[in-house]
Amino acid sequence: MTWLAIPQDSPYGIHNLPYGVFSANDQPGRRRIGVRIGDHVLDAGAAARAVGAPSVLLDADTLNPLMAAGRRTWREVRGALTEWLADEAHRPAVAPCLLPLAEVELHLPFEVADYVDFYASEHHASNLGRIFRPGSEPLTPNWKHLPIGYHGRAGTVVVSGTPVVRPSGQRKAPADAAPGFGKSRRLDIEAEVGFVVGAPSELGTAVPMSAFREHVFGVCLLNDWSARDIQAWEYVPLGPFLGKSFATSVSPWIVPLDALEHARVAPPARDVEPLGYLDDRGGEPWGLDLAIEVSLNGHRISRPPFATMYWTAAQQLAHMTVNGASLRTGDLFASGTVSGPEVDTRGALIELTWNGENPVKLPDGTTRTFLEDGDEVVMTATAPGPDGSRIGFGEVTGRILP
Ligand SMILES: O=C(O)/C=C/C(=O)CC(=O)CC(=O)O
Ligand SMILES: [Ca+2]
Ligand SMILES: [Mg+2]
Repeated sequence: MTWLAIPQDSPYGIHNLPYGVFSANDQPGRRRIGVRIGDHVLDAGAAARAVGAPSVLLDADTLNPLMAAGRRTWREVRGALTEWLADEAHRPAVAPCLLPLAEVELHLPFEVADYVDFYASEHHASNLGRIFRPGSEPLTPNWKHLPIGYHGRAGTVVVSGTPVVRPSGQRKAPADAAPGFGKSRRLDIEAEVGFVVGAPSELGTAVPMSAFREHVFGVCLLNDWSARDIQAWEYVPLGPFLGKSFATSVSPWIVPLDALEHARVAPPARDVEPLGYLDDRGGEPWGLDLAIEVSLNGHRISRPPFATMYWTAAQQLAHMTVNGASLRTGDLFASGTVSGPEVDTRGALIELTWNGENPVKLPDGTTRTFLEDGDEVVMTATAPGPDGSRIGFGEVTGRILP
């Protein structure tokens, strides 16, 4: 319990305490670390100073120094924040460090080092295989042996709310004789979950699944905007490039991994035995029961269930370092599009509309195959917390500009 008056069922209660970076009018332009509690943001550096605690990691303009400090420090800081917000004795010092959420501007909370995107939903991969490669097996022969991924563009990861300019590029439909150039006509979304690396690893040393908690600081929501016409023409043989590098949006709140203990579930049964470094049977399962919702112009179009993902983030971390590639503080790896087995749980329009064949109907009477200029996409998620509570992820939003 916190001394702050917040609704009993708030997904931003004392068990969550996600981290972000904000600025506010009391100190214009100054970016500070904030911790969300209810509909307030705690100025974490100011609170540390007010209670006489060490404040250096919290007095930063990004989360990177705290993320780099490692798990022991993460636990200490989280413990301290919990105490400041729970213990009535701290109230006089800490209460003045709270700002209403409505009065702050939220920024990209960490400096992104490398960005990797995986392809871990069997439903999504099968659907896209059928759409992009009709006549072939939907899943490629490697799919159940390794978590497929690609390196994306870290510098174009943007915070929720940043408008997305419709990209231009080369497009060629199968029936066209030659490619043409122009604005993407098949602009899409991908509902994903992002994992944020805190503690780095050494070059030449693999990070096993058992070290997942030592390296992963927290979790956010991610929208991997995708221009399907650009992608379909460019992707063979090296994979996604300009069709996905123009913008990737993340939610402003990083939920600490420790807040997700009650969300952990066993991943789905695998029908191919994984190689040793990916074999999580008998280990700690890292499936996560996140309920995601995707809305288009205020209307819910999908509810992707993260618990259905075939590959877990721990397997992805192990795979991405098994060749000795090192981790850097600020590395971001995305789960891949989250799609469940039912039509209304698919995480991308290309699947929801089956490549435009079955448009989605909106309450205003219009329909969508892909995104139109002015459209706004909002993704949210919650996960189970302790004692029946919910853990909220905030939202990742973006509006399409021409
Ligand atoms: O099947 C393909 O050729 C490509 C699929 C994707 O769009 C890649 C991707 O971003 C992976 C994902 O989000 O699951
Ligand atoms: Ca993706
Ligand atoms: Mg992208």
